[in-house]
Amino acid sequence: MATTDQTRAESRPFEADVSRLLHLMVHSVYSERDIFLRELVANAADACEKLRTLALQDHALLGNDPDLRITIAADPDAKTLTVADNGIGMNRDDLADALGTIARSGTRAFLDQLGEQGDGSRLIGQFGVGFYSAFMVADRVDVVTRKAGESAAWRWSSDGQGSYTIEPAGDDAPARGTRVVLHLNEQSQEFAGGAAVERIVREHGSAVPVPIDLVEKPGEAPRRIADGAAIWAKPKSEVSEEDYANFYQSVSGQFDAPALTMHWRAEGRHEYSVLAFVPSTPPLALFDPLRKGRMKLYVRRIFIADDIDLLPGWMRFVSGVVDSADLPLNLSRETIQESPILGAIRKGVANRVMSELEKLADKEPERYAKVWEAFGAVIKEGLYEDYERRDGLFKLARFATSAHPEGGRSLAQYVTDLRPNQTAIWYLVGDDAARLKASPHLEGFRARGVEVLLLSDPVDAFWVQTAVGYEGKPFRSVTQGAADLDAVPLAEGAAAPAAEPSAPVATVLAFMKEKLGDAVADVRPSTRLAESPACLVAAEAGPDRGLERILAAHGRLKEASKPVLEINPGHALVASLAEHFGRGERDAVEDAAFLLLDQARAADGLPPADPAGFAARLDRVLRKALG
Ligand SMILES: Nc1ncnc2c1ncn2[C@@H]1O[C@H](COP(=O)(O)OP(=O)(O)OP(=O)(O)O)[C@@H](O)[C@H]1O
Repeated sequence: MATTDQTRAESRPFEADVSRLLHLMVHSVYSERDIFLRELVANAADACEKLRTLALQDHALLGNDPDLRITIAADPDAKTLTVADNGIGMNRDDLADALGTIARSGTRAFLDQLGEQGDGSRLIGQFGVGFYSAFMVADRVDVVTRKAGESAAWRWSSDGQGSYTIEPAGDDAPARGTRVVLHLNEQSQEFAGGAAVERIVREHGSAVPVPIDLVEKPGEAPRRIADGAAIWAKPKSEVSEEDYANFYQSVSGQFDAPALTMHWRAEGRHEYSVLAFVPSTPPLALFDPLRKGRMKLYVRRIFIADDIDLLPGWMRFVSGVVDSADLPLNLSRETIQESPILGAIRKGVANRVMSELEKLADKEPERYAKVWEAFGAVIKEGLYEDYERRDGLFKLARFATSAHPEGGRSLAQYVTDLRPNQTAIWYLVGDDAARLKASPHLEGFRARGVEVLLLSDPVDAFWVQTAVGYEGKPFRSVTQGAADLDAVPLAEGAAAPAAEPSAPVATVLAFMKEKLGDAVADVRPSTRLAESPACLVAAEAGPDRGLERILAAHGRLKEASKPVLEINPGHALVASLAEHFGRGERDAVEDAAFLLLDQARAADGLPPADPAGFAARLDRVLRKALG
C-alpha cells in the first residue's frame, strides 16, 4: 500500500479487471464515444458535491475559492481536452485506489458481456466504469490533482496499456481539485474543438448540479455553458421534456427515454422535492442483490448520498433525486438512515410512485403494459416483501393465464370472470412459461372454463404462499391436493370427466400404488384431467410442487415431499391397463405404472426418477409394441 509520504515516481500495474476493460476500450469500436465526456463531467460534479458536503463541517476547506465549478478546456493545436474541477481532489492513496482498480460488484459479469457485444457503449455508461472510458478517445491520460486541505499534489499518468505511474506534481498543479487531460487519439480529434464539447454537454451533461464553463482555445475567457441549477427545484413549467430526458440519462446512466417521469414537491409536515423516473428498459444487473439504488438524496440542493435506501427494494428500477428541506445537514449517514424525517419521506415517495403507477395502469394501459413487461418480475417482489402496499400491488399486477396466455390480465378481471361456484383464484407455478401453458394440470380447469394464473417468475412461488387472497378469494395451487372442481359447471361442449372409477380401474390403481411404493404418497383417480392419462400433485397438506422445486434449486430444501400420482379414470389407456391387469399381465401393468409416473414428471419438467429403470421399461414396451 502506498503512503502519502512517498515522493518518488512509481509505476504500478493495473488490476487484472482494469487491464481487461482498458483492452476492450482501446481495441473495440464504440459508436457512442461521446459518453466519455459525460462520465468525466459526472465525476467532476461528484467531486464538487463531495467537497460542498464536507465544507458544511469544515468551511476552511473551500479556502478562497468557494464557487464550485467544472471547466472544460479544448486545445485544437495540442490535440488535448481537459476536464477540470475545484472539488475534493485526490491524494496519492486515493489515486491508487480509485484509478487502478474497479471496486464494484458484478465487474466480471459486466466485462464478459462487454467482450461479447460488438458495441458496448451502452453497457459502459450503465456500469459506471466512467473514468476508464477516457481511453476510448485518448492514447494517454494525465490526472493532476490536489486534495482539499492537503498540500501535496500528484500526477497520475497512463497510456492504458497495463500500467500507470504516480509521481509528485509540479507547480502547474491545480490549487485544489482535479484536472484530467486527454491526449486525443487520431480518430478523436473532433473532441479538441469547442463545438463538439458544447454539443455533448448539452446532450448529456447540462443537468449536473454544478456549473460548467468552456474554454474553446488556450487564452480565451471561460464561457458558461450550463448553469448548474438543480432541475428538480424548478417548477414543472420551466422544464422541457428534453431537460427531463437528459437528467434522467445522467442519474440513471441509461440511454433510453424514461417510461414515466414523476416530478413533484411535497408540502405540509415535511417539505421535499422529488424528480424520479421509471426507465423504459431494464437497467443492467437489476436482479443483482448488491446493485446500488439510483436515488440520490440531497438536502437543500446539497448532495448527501446515493446509497441510502430511499425506496423499497422492489422499486429499485426507479432512479432520480429526493431533495429534503427539513433534514439537518450535519447528520452522519447512520443518523440520517434512522431519522424519522427520512422515514416519512421514504413512505411519501414510495406511496406516490405507487399511485403514479396505478394512474398509468388505469389511464394508459398500453404504456403501463410496457412498464410491466420490463419490471413486473421486480414489482412482484413487493407482493412478498412490502406487506403494507400489497393491496395496491395487487392492482398493479398483471398475469398470463390459461385463458390469456399472452398476459396482461389483472386480478380484477380475473374475479369478474369467476365461474359459478368458483371459490378460489387458481394458479400454477413453474419456471418455464411454455411448459405451464401445456401442463396437464390445466385440463380439468379448462373443461370447466376456470381460468388459472400461470406464474413463471421465481418470486411467484413465494408471494402466493403468504398472500391471504384477493377480494375474499384465496389463492390455491392447481397442483395442491384434490382440486374440488366438481361444483363448477362444465363449459359448453366439454366432455364430462369420468365420475367414480369402475371396479377394475380401482383395482389397477391399487396395484399401481403397491408397485410404485415409496415413489409416491398415493395413486388416486383424478377429476382434473381431460386429455392426459396422469399428472403429479402435492398431497393435500403438502407444499406446492412448483415451490418445492424452486427451493430445491436454491439448496433450501432438505427432502422433497412425496407426490400423489393422479390417474385419469376415463382415459382409454387406463381402461386398457385395467383389462390387461384382468388378464393377469402384471409385469406389463407394473412397467406402465412407472412409465406413467415418469411421463407425469416430464410434464413438470423433471427427468425420470430412475433413468436406467426408465430405459429398460421403455425398451420392453417398445419391443412388444413393434412385435
Ligand atoms: N474529478 C475527480 N475528482 C475526485 N475523484 C475522482 C474524480 N474522477 C474520478 N475520481 C475518483 O475515481 C473513482 C472512479 O471513478 P469512475 O468514474 O471510474 O467510477 P465511479 O464514478 O465511482 O462510478 P459511477 O460512474 O458509477 O459513479 C471515483 O469513485 C472517484 O473516487
